[in-house]
Amino acid sequence: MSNRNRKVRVWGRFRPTSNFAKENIELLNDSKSVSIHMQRDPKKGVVNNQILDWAFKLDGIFNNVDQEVVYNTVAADIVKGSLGGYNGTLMCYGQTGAGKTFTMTGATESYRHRGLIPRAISQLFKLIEEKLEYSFNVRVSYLEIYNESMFDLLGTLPEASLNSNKEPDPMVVIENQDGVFVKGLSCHLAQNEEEALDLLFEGETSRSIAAHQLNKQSSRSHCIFTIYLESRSRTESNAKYTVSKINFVDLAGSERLSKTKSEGKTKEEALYINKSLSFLEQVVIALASRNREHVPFRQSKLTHFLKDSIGGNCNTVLIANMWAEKAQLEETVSTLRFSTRMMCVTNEPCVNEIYDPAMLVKKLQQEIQHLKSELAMHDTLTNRMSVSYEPLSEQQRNEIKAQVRRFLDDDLDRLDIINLEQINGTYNAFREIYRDAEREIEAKLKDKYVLLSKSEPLAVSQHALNEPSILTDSKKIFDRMNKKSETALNVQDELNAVGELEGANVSVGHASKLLRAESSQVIQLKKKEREREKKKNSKESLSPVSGKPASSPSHSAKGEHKADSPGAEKLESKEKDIDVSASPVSSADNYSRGVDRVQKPRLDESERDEEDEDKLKSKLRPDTPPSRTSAFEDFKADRGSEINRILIENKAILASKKKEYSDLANQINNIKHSIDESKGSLEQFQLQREENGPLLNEDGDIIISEEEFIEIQHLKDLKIIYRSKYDELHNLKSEVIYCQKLVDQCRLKLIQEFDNWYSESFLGLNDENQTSLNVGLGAKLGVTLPITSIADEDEQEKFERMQMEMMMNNPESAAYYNAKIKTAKRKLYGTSMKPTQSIYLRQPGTPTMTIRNKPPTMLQIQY
Ligand SMILES: Nc1ncnc2c1ncn2[C@@H]1O[C@H](COP(=O)(O)OP(=O)(O)OP(=O)(O)O)[C@@H](O)[C@H]1O
Repeated sequence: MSNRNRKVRVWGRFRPTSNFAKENIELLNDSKSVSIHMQRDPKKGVVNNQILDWAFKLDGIFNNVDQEVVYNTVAADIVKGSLGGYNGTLMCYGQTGAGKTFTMTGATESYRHRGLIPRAISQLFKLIEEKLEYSFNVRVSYLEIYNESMFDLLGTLPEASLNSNKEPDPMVVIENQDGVFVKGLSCHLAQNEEEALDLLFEGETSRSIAAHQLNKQSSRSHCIFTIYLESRSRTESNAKYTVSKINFVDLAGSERLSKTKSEGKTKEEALYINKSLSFLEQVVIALASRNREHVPFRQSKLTHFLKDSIGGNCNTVLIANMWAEKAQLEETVSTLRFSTRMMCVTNEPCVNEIYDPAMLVKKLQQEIQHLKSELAMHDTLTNRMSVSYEPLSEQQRNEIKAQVRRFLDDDLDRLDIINLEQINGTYNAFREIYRDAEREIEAKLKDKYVLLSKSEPLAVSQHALNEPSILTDSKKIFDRMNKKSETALNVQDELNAVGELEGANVSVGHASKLLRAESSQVIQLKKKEREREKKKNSKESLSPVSGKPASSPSHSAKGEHKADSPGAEKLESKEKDIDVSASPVSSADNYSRGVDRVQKPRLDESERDEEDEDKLKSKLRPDTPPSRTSAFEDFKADRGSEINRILIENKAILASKKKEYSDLANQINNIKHSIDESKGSLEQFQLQREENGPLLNEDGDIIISEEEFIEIQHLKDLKIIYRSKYDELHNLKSEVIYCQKLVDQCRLKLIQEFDNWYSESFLGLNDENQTSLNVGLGAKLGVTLPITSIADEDEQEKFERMQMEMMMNNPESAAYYNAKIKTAKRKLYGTSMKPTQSIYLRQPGTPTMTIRNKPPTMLQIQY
């Protein structure tokens, strides 16, 4: 049990009588205990279980004790506590005539015999006068509960009957967070002791009048006189104040119905009384029980009203009034039994503090003002005079935003922040600018592009194919804005995804990253292609060099798969672009299919148009076509410039790889030489030993010199390096083969494009089957040359390629292949190249064999 918990305190008080049943009632010396011996009631028969001996112990027993002693013992502390905010209840319980009213109210005609209420009033006002630092508000009410109806014993007063012309609402017991109250019960202000006593007496008067009118005996009703107290500090402007109340409860007589022998109205009254006291007893029993589940407070008006007095937050005292005559023994035992039960009830007294909202606001405002003053003083002392703690104005917010913008534009190195409001304002400005930028980016993107959802990859890829420039343009925007908002990132992700798709297409056929063009370069290439197509379409004339309209079958690399929808056409065009720029393999394949298509019968409208075009072209064709060699140079400079550029780039990469390979092979050869030398030295050491006779140790092992040992170690190291370099050479070989393959494919593509263009521009239909592939460049000479020779592979390149092929297959066969290369070189000069040499040598920038044809790299790896 906590310290706050407090049991209901119970005192017994015997009414003075000259017939005190001494033989039945024994008061023990501790002034708390009483023993009662009862004689068997012959009326209850021979067999009965009547308990005859009782022993009770209360908090105190008053017998022939003065009113003042009783008050000081049971009430004085409760009254004192009420000024501190504690509720109190004093109850008198007992049979009719036992002295309840005498104890509670006293003999009103005798000051000396005044009861608890007038004494409490007197003490209360005395204490109030002593507590000058507090202001008190005292009000009183007087309630009578008769036959489960409530009456206001002060309802007759003028202030209570202001609305007397109106039928008063029936009173009801209500309970809220502040406690239990009777709605409709008048509450009267008492400025002093006299006014409070006046109210008490007024209620007593009403009670006696009612007693005469309603019941012949005054003990038929429960009467509750309540003093309400409100306490506020005069010294502190505190929002908190305390309220308390003291209930003085004069209960109706508790005697049993049978004892009253009442009939009619009296019997009805007795039934009500018994019922309400019975409910009170049930409540007390429930509260005293540890396993209680429900306390039936609401069963009667009395118990409901006493809810916060019994088992609530109240200091409660019960005075058990008893009549110590032999005839009243049963009632005395009954009263004592109820009293001991009441002693088991526990209350939790506490201060009733109330917070006045208006006062609280006022107090907080004062506190804010006080803190502001302190802060201002602090700022003054620390020379922070310009600091303001008021919310920012619109103008100030705009100034902060402008400052943040300058900061973001690098016009300002630092932001001057001197208080919390400015910090918040700065962050808000950042947020606004951030959101503005987000909106701006989105608007620009929406204005220029169709934004697609990443969740629809097909749409994204199709759109990417239709709009390749979206990647580069969007990147520019993002770079410019230098923003990384979530939305922007999402969009950028989408664009990156587009780029990846495009990149994936581009990479088909040239997986080597060495040869892969930058995406922007690819896009630029495509742009140029498109521009050229546009220019070409706009031109009416069909210049042999500038080519033919885009609708030409020979340019429709995938003409036979031409789709119906415009989007599909674009897609097809895109694929063609990509193939041309980046995939020699697929381009060649597509090209061949395009050639097949040219040879098919032309049936549809567009093909008939193309036929007309061809007729027109044939009219414009020169009579004498230029040589393939000079035309090829023209083609490389204009129409085939992009393919030629790629070919040159590829060749440069290939040359670099070959150079790498050659250097590595030289290193390996040198290592091989070193190994041979080392082996020779070791053989010398061995010969020397054999000549001198071997030196043996005790175990019979040969002893070698330190020089020979060092030479053996050196040979081991050389072999390790040799193997490592050899592995490296092997890897490099794979790269060179791949690069060579790409150069060949690129070269083939260039030749095919050239043949196509040459045939359309200079040859008739009968000549269309003559290509550089079957007639060679310079077909008039009738020499069929290898493709590589025709296209762009000079003698030095051819030699190097053969050398590489040889070394890759078997480095040990270097000597053999060196000889083969020499023979091939001579043959090339002597036969194939001679007829075309003059043409090639005339071309500016064409290298000569004297300059570029170096002796073959020595490769004599044998180990
Ligand atoms: N301690 C006492 N000293 C002197 N007289 C007493 C004392 N107790 C009771 N009396 C007297 O006994 C009579 C009955 O007392 P009282 O009316 O107070 O009983 P009661 O219990 O209030 O009865 P009821 O229930 O009818 O109101 C009164 O005349 C009262 O003066």
